[in-house]
Amino acid sequence: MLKIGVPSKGRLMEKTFDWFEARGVTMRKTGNEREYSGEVQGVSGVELVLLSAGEIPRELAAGRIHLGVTGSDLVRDKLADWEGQVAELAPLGFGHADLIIAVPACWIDVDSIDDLDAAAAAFRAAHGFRLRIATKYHRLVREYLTEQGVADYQLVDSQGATEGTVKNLTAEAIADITSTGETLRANHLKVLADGPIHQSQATLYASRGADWVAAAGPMAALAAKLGLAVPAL
Ligand SMILES: Nc1ncnc2c1ncn2[C@@H]1O[C@H](COP(=O)(O)OP(=O)(O)OP(=O)(O)O)[C@@H](O)[C@H]1O
Ligand SMILES: O=P(O)(O)OC[C@H]1O[C@H](OP(=O)(O)OP(=O)(O)O)[C@H](O)[C@@H]1O
Repeated sequence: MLKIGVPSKGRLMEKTFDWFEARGVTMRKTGNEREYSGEVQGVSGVELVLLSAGEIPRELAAGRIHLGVTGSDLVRDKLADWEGQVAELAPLGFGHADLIIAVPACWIDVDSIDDLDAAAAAFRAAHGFRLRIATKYHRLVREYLTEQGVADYQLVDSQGATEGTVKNLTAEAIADITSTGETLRANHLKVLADGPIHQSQATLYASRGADWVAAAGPMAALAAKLGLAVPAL
C-alpha cells in the first residue's frame, strides 16, 4: 500500500480532493461527516490518511506516509533540513499565502526590516527587554531575522489569533500568514515592505524515509495518472 496524507478539513482538503479528481483520482471521506476516514478510487493500492495540515510534515519525515499534501510554509518550518527529509513533487496552485512580519500601523517610522532592527534596539534600551514578535513559524522567522542581521528581539509563541497579540499587549510585532490582508487591517497592523519571508502554497511532497519498495507499484500507477515522473528517493 502507498499511504497519502491529506489535510482532514477545510479549504485545503476540498481543493486537494478537486486537484486529484481533475487527474482521474477520486478521494473522498467515508463514514459520517466527522469521521476521519477516507478512500481513494481510480488507482489501486493507495490509502488515504486524513491528518492535520500541521502534522503532515512530521509524518512524511518519519516515513509513516509516502506522500503528503500540505503548505510549503509548514514543511519548511516544521522540518530541520526539509529537503533532506522530503522531495517536492508538485506545487498544486492553491492555498497561496505569504508569511510576513507586521508592526502596528501607527509606527510611522517603521516600514522596513532595517527600520525594525533600529526600533528593536531602541525598544530594548527604553524597556529593558527585547521586542516581542508573536508567531507560530519559529524556524522560518528566526532564520530570516538572522539573515537580515536582526538580533534584538524575542519570539513569543502564538498558535492562533496571532494578530490579536499586539492589541492584547503580549507582543509588539507579529509574523504570520496572510492572504487577503483583511485580518491585518482589522487589527491595525501593517506589513514590512521588504517582501514576504516565504510565499506558501499547497504542495505534494514525497517522503525520503518511507518504504518505497513496498509502494513501488501504486506509486508508478499514481504518478502516471498525475503526469509526474516517479521520484528517485
Ligand atoms: N488565510 C489563509 N489563506 C490561504 N492559506 C492559508 C491561510 N491561512 C492558512 N493558510 C495555509 O493553510 C495551511 C494550513 O494552515 P494551518 O496550520 O493554520 O491549519 P489549520 O487550518 O489550522 O488546520 P490544523 O489545525 O488541522 O492544522 C498552511 O499551509 C497555511 O499557509
Ligand atoms: O489575510 P487574511 O485573508 O485575513 O488571512 C489571514 C489569517 O488566516 C489565517 O488564520 P486562520 O483563519 O487559519 O486562523 P488561526 O488564527 O487559527 O491561524 C492566518 O493565521 C491569519 O490569521
